[in-house]
Amino acid sequence: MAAAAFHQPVAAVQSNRVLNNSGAHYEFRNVSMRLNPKGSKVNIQLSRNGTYGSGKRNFCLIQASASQASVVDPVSTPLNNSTGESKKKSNEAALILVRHGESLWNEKNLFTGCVDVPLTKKGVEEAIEAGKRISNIPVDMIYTSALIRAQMTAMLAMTQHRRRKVPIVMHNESELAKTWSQIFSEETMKQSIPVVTAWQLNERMYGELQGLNKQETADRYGKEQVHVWRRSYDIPPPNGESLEMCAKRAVAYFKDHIEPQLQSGKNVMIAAHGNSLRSIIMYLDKLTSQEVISLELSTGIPMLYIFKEGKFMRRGSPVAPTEAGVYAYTRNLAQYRQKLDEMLH
Ligand SMILES: O=C(O)[C@H](O)COP(=O)(O)O
Repeated sequence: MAAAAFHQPVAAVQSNRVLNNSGAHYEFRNVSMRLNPKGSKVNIQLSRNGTYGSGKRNFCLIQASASQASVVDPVSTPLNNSTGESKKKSNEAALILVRHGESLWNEKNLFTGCVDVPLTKKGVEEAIEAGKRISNIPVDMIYTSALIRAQMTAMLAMTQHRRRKVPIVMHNESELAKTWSQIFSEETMKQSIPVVTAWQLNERMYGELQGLNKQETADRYGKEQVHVWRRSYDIPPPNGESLEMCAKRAVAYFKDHIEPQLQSGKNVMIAAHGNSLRSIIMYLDKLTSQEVISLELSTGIPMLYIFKEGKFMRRGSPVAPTEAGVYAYTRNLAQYRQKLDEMLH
């Protein structure tokens, strides 16, 4: 059933067709978005290069490439005026979520939380790869956490974007910072993408586990205990934040600051963290506190939502929120899950 929708590889896949294929998990690799000349509709173009799996755990791998699909370059559509700015009248907006690429402490298997650690070389590559996958989707606003690994990911991803707009970090921490970072050219402003950094999108604070090795912690306190700290919804690690606590600030920020941008038709990218994004996805997909436990996010894999008429519609994620599973199924994630399983059993 899921495969049926993707048997039309080049045609625009209508949102409800994708969503109606219950039971399917799928990952989007590259999606192109085009506003039609009247600016009233967004077409998402996907093409399929393979499906596998059966029964409840049916995965579709979707890959669109310039050679396969009629990928529309938004830069060259008639919509665009001389400044490259799209005149979008549609009330639809795209929301891209991406977990930062691998950090130096992910590599060392250390609890990181709010410690501000940069990306590894692999993380840099993952961020660039993420950028390639979303390079055709116009981005109007970027939100990142206050942490460098999310900011690096957003910036590196944008180096791949076809529009070549310049992401510019907003400095609103003081009046002076605001004044000193002003831009005095309207034209230059149009070629820029504001990047808003917010601590509320930070990774959940891991308390006294920060800096500890995950394996050594499991050996010391027991696998079950560590699993509770890492994946329960409302039990915090010692002096840290539970997912519930993290969700409180991340989702409030999303509702207060990001949703209004989407409502006004702006396409938004959020580069953040495993747990701040899990809590935002929990809100978007109305997952229960039980369902969110089995949600794992891979590093550097963008996920796409369409915001339309006040509702969020998933793209490149499981169709049914009741399905336990992953939103971005990759080899990396499979390895990660395997390690986790080995650690816990
Ligand atoms: O903070 C960390 O250590 C990781 O980014 C997320 O860790 P987790 O998989 O234990 O939630």
